[in-house]
Amino acid sequence: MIASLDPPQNDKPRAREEWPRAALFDLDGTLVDSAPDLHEALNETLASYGEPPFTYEAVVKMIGAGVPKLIQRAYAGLGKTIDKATRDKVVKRFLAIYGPRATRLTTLNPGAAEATRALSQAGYRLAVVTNKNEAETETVLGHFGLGKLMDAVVGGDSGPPKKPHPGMLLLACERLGLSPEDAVFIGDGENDVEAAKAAGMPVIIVRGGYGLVPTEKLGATRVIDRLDELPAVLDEMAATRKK
Ligand SMILES: O=C(O)COP(=O)(O)O
Ligand SMILES: [Mg+2]
Repeated sequence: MIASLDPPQNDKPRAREEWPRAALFDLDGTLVDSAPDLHEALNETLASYGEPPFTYEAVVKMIGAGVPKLIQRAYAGLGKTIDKATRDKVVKRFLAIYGPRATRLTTLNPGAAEATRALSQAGYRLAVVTNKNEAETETVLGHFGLGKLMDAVVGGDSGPPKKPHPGMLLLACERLGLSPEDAVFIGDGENDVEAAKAAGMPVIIVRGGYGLVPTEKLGATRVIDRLDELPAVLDEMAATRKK
């Protein structure tokens, strides 16, 4: 009782000791709806090479594996194969177009601010693990005020191979000083499910994200409709695990 009279030392909540200690988040299609900016930047890039545009719906299915794959998929959609040197050149142009405008049409997904704030307050360590490059990831997180809540940010160019490889999730855990068994991953696509399974952590999928595979077919541990369901769903998962 006496301890509760002590003033708090700072406003950072005490880290959770019990499972799960960390919530790792995918970015595109999970925390943010970035497809409108990715769509416009892709079409602008293609137009600069004299190529025709894609519809929004077509581009949504191409997102989730990082920019080089986005470019490769776009050219495949045009019926063209490109060599690595050409792809690298197009990736560079895409990033020059997308970078400065990464938050023009992008919005926070419903419940993202509430869920991340609630989990941070409850002592969860939070991280973002995205196939997007670190620079653009920091821009987007900063714009929506999420950067300050994150204890680690791992992007597609941070070192390890991109998801579905588990390396980026493992690096995030290492940076948090935790083991993969302490964490849960929250994402939207097939690469997220595969990476989490390979890293040995449960994966929650938020409906309405990007990619080709329908949500129910992904093989996720849990599926939710909105991110603000997360605190309750994590409590439930923790209680089931104890049994
Ligand atoms: O850049 C992408 O294609 C998607 O990135 P994500 O890993 O945040 O979904
Ligand atoms: Mg995603």
